[in-house]
Amino acid sequence: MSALILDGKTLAKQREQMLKQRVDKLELKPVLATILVGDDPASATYVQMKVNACGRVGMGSRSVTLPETTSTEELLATISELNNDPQVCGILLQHPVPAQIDERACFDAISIRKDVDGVTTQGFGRMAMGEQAFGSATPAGIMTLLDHYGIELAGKHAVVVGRSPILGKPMAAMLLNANCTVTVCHSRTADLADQIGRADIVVGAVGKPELIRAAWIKDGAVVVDAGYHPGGLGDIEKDGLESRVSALTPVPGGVGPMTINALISQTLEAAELFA
Ligand SMILES: Nc1nc(=O)c2c([nH]1)NC[C@@H]1CN(c3ccc(C(=O)N[C@@H](CCC(=O)O)C(=O)O)cc3)C=[N+]21
Repeated sequence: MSALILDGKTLAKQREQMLKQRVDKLELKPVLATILVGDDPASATYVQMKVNACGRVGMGSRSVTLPETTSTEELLATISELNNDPQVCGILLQHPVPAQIDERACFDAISIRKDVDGVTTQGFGRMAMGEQAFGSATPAGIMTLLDHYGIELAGKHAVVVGRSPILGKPMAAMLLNANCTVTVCHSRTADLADQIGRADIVVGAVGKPELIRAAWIKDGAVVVDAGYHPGGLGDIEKDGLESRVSALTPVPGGVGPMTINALISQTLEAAELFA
């Protein structure tokens, strides 16, 4: 057996074609506002990738860059301006922000209608309850990828490793809503190897290079890796997996491009729904 490769890079490209056609039908072009606080080069690269994706589908973007020393109040003021700007239909606040800032307060200041990255408490709650909401971009992109490849979810045991507010927690809720039996593991899980061994679907969302060992994963499982570390490593060790699992996401070229695609899809949806 050779695993089905869940090719997020190609799917994101295909979906951009469709998005572009929808954007072309709108009178006003949707604008995504991006906020980058500080000068972490990796964060700057990710934000630039999001801006570039907007350009490829014909959407506009507004890049706000704030200094490393920005206070919570200053960031809240920026968010408030963007909330009140009728040209802006989506707001992305790049995570993480510097330690002196109350990130949760800033995420929650984003208008629910403009929360196209799915980071607000209200958006999370609505998504978890199955109400209309924009999902957190990375798990939303993963769900689109699994759906595109026809991966069956109902009744499957999914093990999510990681419980962060914008990745592990919303991932677990989305898989639960898709009728998976969901186990959430994290840094304090005592028997991680045993938990992983019971998974039909494994999602690596811990942000630790190859924390999840290939040998723990059972034959035929579906392997989704949201990690991306220096040297091209994911959260999941891939040694020998391709010949014995049923499907896996490559790193890079799997989850990352789908994250960006979810963000721009939801920005367009916000424009169609609320503009
Ligand atoms: N509010 C917020 N929302 C986010 O969605 C968010 C965030 N903050 N902070 C940081 C993480 C990281 N992230 C990535 C998106 C795309 C790639 C991506 O496309 N990566 C390419 C490789 C890129 C390369 O070559 O460096 C790939 O996996 O194929 C990676 C990482 C979004 N994040």
